[in-house]
This record gives sequence, C-alpha cells and structure tokens, in this order.
Amino acid sequence: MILTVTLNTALDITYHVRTLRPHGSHRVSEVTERPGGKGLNVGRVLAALGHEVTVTGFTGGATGRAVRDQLAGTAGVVDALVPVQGSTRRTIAVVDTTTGDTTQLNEPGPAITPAEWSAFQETYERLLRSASAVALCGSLPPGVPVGAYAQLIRTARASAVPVLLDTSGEPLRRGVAARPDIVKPNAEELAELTGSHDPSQATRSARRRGAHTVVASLGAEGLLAENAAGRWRAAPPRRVHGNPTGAGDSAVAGLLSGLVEDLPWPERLARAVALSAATVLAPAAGEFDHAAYEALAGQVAVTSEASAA
Ligand SMILES: O=P(O)(O)OC[C@@]1(O)O[C@H](CO)[C@@H](O)[C@@H]1O
Repeated sequence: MILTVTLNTALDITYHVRTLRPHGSHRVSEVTERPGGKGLNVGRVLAALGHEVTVTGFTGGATGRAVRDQLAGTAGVVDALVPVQGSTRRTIAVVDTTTGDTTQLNEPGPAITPAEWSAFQETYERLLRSASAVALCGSLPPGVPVGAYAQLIRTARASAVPVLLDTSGEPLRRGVAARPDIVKPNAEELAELTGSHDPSQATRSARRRGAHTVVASLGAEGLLAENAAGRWRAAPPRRVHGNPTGAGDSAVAGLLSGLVEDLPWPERLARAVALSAATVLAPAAGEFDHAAYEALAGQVAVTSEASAA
C-alpha cells in the first residue's frame, strides 16, 4: 500500500459566495465539508486511481469524528489515524464565484502532547513495514517538533521506503536536509527555502541541500522537475479555471502512483499535471474531474531541458 501522513488533518469547508468583499457580510450559495489536510487529499486521489492507500496522522474531537466518518465511506482508503485529545482543525476556502479566486483560512490545529507524538511514531514505524512509498504532507500542528519530518524521512529511508515531502518553512528546510527521495514545493515555498525566485536555480539549490528529486509546482505553468537523470518541464495544454485548493495534492498523488508503477519521469510528470488541472475543475480538494483527467492526460507537453550541473 501507499502510506500518506497528515499530521495536521482538517475538516475542509468550502464556501461559494458571489463576490468576496473584506469587511462585508456574505450569503453563502453553496457549502461542502470534506476530510482535508494535504495527505488525506493525496490518499483520496490515489484511491480513485485504483491504489491501496493507508492514511495516518492525528484526529480528535467532533471535527475529527466528521473526518473519520467521511473517510469510512471512501473506497480504497484505510484509516490508521491516531486519536488525540485536542480537536482536529477546520480549514476554510472561500470561492468567489464572480472572479473564480479562492481565499483560504487555515486554523493552526490541536496541541499534540509528547505521548501522542510517541504513539504516532510507533504507528508510523509499523505501517512502513507494508508500505511501497510514503508521502509526508502539510503543516505541523502545535507541539510536534519542527524537525518531525526530518526524523520521519530518516525512518523511512532506514526501512528502504521511498519518501516524498510536501511542506513549507522550517519543517521543509530540515526535511530536505534529511535527503527525501522527492520534495514537491510550490514556487513560493521553493523561493523561501533557497532564497532564489528563479525556479531553475532554486530547484538546483534544493537538490544541493539534499533532495534527490525536486518537483516544483508552478501554478498554471505546470511542473518543473530535476534529479540526477535530467530536468523536465511539464505544462498543461491550456489554463484551467476553478478552485485550485488541493491541486498540488493531486500532483503528489500522480507522482507517487508513477513511482510505485515505476513509470519513466516524463510520464509521472504528465500524470501529475493532468490530475492537478482536473482537480482545479472539481469543486473540492481531494476530488478531480475524471473526464477532464482522461482528456488532459494525453495532452500534457513534457520537455526535457539541459541537464543540471
Ligand atoms: O495548513 P496546511 O497543512 O499547509 O494545508 C492545509 C490545507 O489547506 O491544504 C489542503 C489543500 O492543499 C487542504 O485540504 C487543507 O486544509
């Protein structure tokens, strides 16, 4: 199975409003509630692609129960979430239906105790024994050490399980230094990590810091990937409009499925870009428009660039 880790799970609430105005009062025309946090989205997309998935991380309180109840109805996803005393956070995405822009509000998450963190590490080590790959995704809730991902990467590497990291800030910096197989930052996270706003320079710099393969998500422009074998750009055939929440998570699902199927890198990237675009066309994170995915899959342009120095 593929294992995804979401230490800061969420109940994702998406509101649609006609025009979002700061200081204004708004009528919500549509609301959806879904299990969220990046790794849960990755897991749902992987399951929809036909992979066996186990999700772990922390959940607690009434929001945690809502997350678990919905996951229980998701075919192909095994729930190995670790219960905690605190309450799973809510994250709010407000979609302005006039402009198509999305505004996000992410709560910090529950405080995790040292005993809960230890319980998680035991669960993680046990699950790694039957994992073909693991993805470590999203922010850290309060109480989890900032070097948590670095530690989880070292554990995965010691168990010879390929590991992908998708996070930001200091957890990303420390995680990259622990030499993950793949790191998938967006342009902003990559610039913060490396100090460079030039994606080509920044991917190279992130590799020098320890990541074997760097896959940078560049929004509507697609992906830029670099490893010892080469450098590729993968771009969707056209700009798609919709809710981008979770588009990066679908790209991660595409990369992981390609990894366990042992696809060549250009095919992995094409799949990741098609899934990502098809997610923008779906109303909520962790879902994608299947017909659009099928249509886009053959239309992603992947070009090989001069190899990295
Ligand atoms: O606060 P984090 O963990 O960085 O991001 C959380 C989050 O915004 O990311 C997902 C979309 O990628 C949402 O499902 C989720 O709520």
